[in-house]
Amino acid sequence: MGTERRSAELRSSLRAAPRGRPVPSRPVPSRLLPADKELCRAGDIGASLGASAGPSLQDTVLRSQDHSRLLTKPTGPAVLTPCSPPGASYGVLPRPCRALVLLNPQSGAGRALEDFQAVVQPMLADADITPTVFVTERPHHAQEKVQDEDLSQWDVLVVMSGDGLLHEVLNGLMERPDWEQALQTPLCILPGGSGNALAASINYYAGNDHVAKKKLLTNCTFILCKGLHAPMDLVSLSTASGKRFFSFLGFGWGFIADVDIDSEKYRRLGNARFTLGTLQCLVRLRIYQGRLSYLPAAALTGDGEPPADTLLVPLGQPVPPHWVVVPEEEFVCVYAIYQSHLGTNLLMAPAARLHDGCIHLFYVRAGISRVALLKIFLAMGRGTHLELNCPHLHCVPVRAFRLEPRGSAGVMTVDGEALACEPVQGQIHGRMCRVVTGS
Ligand SMILES: Nc1ncnc2c1ncn2[C@@H]1O[C@H](COP(=O)(O)OP(=O)(O)OP(=O)(O)O)[C@@H](O)[C@H]1O
Repeated sequence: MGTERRSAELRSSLRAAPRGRPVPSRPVPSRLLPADKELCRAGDIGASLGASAGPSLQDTVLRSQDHSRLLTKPTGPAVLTPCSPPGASYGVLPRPCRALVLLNPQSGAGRALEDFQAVVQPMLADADITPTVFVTERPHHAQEKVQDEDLSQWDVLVVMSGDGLLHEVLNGLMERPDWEQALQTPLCILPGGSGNALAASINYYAGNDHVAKKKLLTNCTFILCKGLHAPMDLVSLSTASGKRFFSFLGFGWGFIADVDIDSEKYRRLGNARFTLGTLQCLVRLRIYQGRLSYLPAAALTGDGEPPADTLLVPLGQPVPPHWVVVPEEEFVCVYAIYQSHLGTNLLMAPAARLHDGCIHLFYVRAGISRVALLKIFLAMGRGTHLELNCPHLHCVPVRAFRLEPRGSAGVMTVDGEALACEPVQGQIHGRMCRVVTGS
């Protein structure tokens, strides 16, 4: 599709979108991005739109009414079956649209602010979306910001960063007394980090070709410009020491968690940090001991009432009898993922969708060779790792899981952020928040 046609398509899509209230004057956040008129030229917008490959708004809304097609995987072989049909309620952002953009200037290779100005800002101007940019100055800054924010000022909360900042924003919203209402404000991720797993997943759900870096940013901005939003499942995670988190992406222990955290020092390499980290962790391959239990997805007929963890019993008690306890207690890796992508180039759960009601629980038993493990990660680039039929690799769709590591050495991750190693359990909460999506 040519650049002009794509640009015309965006404009006609936006004309069809419902219009909201006019933008009131509002207080300026701690650091407001200066408007850069130079970057708002129409020619830049056309060039940006030409790089995107998403469907039109009209196509997307039509598809949102056709649930069977929504479950059709865009590319690659099917390896998992989504667990519950989505009776989804889709919405469209109003125009003009007021966007609070939470931007971490340190994320990824440290180019989020420049990329926002060069790529995102011109496209938003064309789409009648007015961004107010809040540049974070330290960890937890975004979390604190959304805890107290008057959300009636905003039509969408945009996170321009990696998955870690969205994790903060989500948990900040969950700490509010009006969390249920707060979660109705659509969230949007624009990739500025090194992993960008949710951005890559949303690009994939939209049926777009696999892309990275600026092309992924352009695709995700195009999706924001079209403004469709849909429910997203969350997972609550509780630990033996009494912490509770909400997670949109995944929980990890063992090899993948170690790669994630050990490669932090190579953040400036962008996504390549994970390749380097994987090779390093392969060299000193470790075994992790513990007990893994889960509630299979098929064993349950309805969702619990969020945010109460109705599927779980306290960590001090044995898991309920209808749970499965994995007989082996030595693992190379356990990873519970609820989106398709583990990183831009890792299609871990090809059948996962925003609101499929499933945790896709992967585990690799000890005894796997380094070569076999490397093959799994190489195949994950195309999402074909389960076709290898590796006897050590298991994948099961579940509603809840518990992991009880033997000992406290090592690290766990939630949405890519480090967590002390301790007993943890989690359960799915279907359709708890809303996210801007292409389909
Ligand atoms: N101004 C800042 N300076 C330093 N750290 C920050 C700042 N703002 C946010 N952070 C912290 O940086 C951490 C990492 O951010 P984020 O996950 O968004 O980027 P990333 O790690 O590069 O991306 P990814 O998660 O995709 O790998 C978050 O835990 C967040 O708390």
